[in-house]
Amino acid sequence: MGLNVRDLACARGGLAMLEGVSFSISPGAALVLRGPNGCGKTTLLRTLAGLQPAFGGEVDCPPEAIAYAAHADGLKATLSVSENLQFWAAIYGTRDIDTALEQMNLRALAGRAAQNLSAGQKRRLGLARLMVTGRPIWVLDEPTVSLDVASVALFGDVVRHHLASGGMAVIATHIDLGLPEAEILDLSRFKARLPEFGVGDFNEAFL
Ligand SMILES: Nc1ncnc2c1ncn2[C@@H]1O[C@H](COP(=O)(O)OP(=O)(O)OP(=O)(O)O)[C@@H](O)[C@H]1O
Repeated sequence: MGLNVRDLACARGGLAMLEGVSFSISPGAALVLRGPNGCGKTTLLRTLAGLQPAFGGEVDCPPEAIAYAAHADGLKATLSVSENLQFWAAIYGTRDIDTALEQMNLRALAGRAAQNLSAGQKRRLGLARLMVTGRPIWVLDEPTVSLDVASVALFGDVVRHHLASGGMAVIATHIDLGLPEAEILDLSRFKARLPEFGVGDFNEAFL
């Protein structure tokens, strides 16, 4: 099972954003999405994750194969680090939270409430959630925001381990994650042609 995207078109706020996006990922492979701010990376990831319908084209993979990590970490503020992971493990029907605690360097913080974590620690916990989903396709939107250099390297290792065990990843990022094996897709090439009527230079600045 892989992720196959054919001729995908995505819209945001009712405006066409991307069109003609096609790619395939097989088990063990990663795709890094690049492109300037506002070009539609988040829009594409949300469409892959099933949070918004495609405007056209196809995403061929079962929705339950995907784990999505958005800009927001989705943590339960009053639950501890362990309790957050146990909560997500229960949602996804898995059991092991120890690997995630260990690999995301959260063991020493296991008993601390999520609301009392630093920004980077919250991000590590948000990413640790991916590991307890048991899902093969990780769809990640700027996963390294707030992470220090050591944590970026830690996360790179986690992604590599996921790929080595047959997982897949689609990652929007502006930084080098240290995944030389990943393919790069620049989304600027897929910018949807704007309707001629009513969209001049002024309006385009907001698209
Ligand atoms: N809820 C919304 N309604 C209307 N337009 C939106 C909405 N959310 C985002 N947009 C617009 O859609 C376009 C694409 O946004 P998107 O978040 O997909 O870009 P991005 O490539 O992920 O950017 P960045 O690198 O800054 O994260 C932007 O021009 C943005 O202003």
